[in-house]
Amino acid sequence: MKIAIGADHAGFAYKDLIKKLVKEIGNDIEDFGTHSAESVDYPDFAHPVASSVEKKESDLGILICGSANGVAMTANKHAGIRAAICWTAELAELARQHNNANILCIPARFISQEDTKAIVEKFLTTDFEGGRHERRVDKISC
Ligand SMILES: O=C(CO)[C@H](O)[C@H](O)[C@H](O)COP(=O)(O)O
Repeated sequence: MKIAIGADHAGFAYKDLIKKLVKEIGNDIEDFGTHSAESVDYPDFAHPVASSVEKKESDLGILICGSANGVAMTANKHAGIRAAICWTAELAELARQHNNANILCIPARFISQEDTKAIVEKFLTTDFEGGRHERRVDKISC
């Protein structure tokens, strides 16, 4: 798969470790920045990631900021985007299985690097279950 990734300054420290894991799992990645710890505005990085997934130029997206709220609010403004804030691997699994989430939002200031890796791996390796969940997901955008 091709994964789009983006972070603000609060998520920058986790972006490289996530990129390394994403490649280890066998995916391609496009990094939309930011590329330093200098203070920036999260919408400037969340919108390009959401657009890439929305246009199907990327299969899934990963966004990282301090609480994940800002990047999730931004990404979910895009039609067809289902961005989920996940702070445990189980939440990431359910976001894929039940909600067909296509963007994972990581709260970097509130979880460890180890938890982050487990969350990302679960998100990228779990499929949507469809069935009753597909009926519900279809209603999100109506
Ligand atoms: O949108 C956010 C808050 O919910 C993100 O967590 C940002 O990373 C955060 O607002 C950045 O805060 P800072 O004080 O400017 O570093």
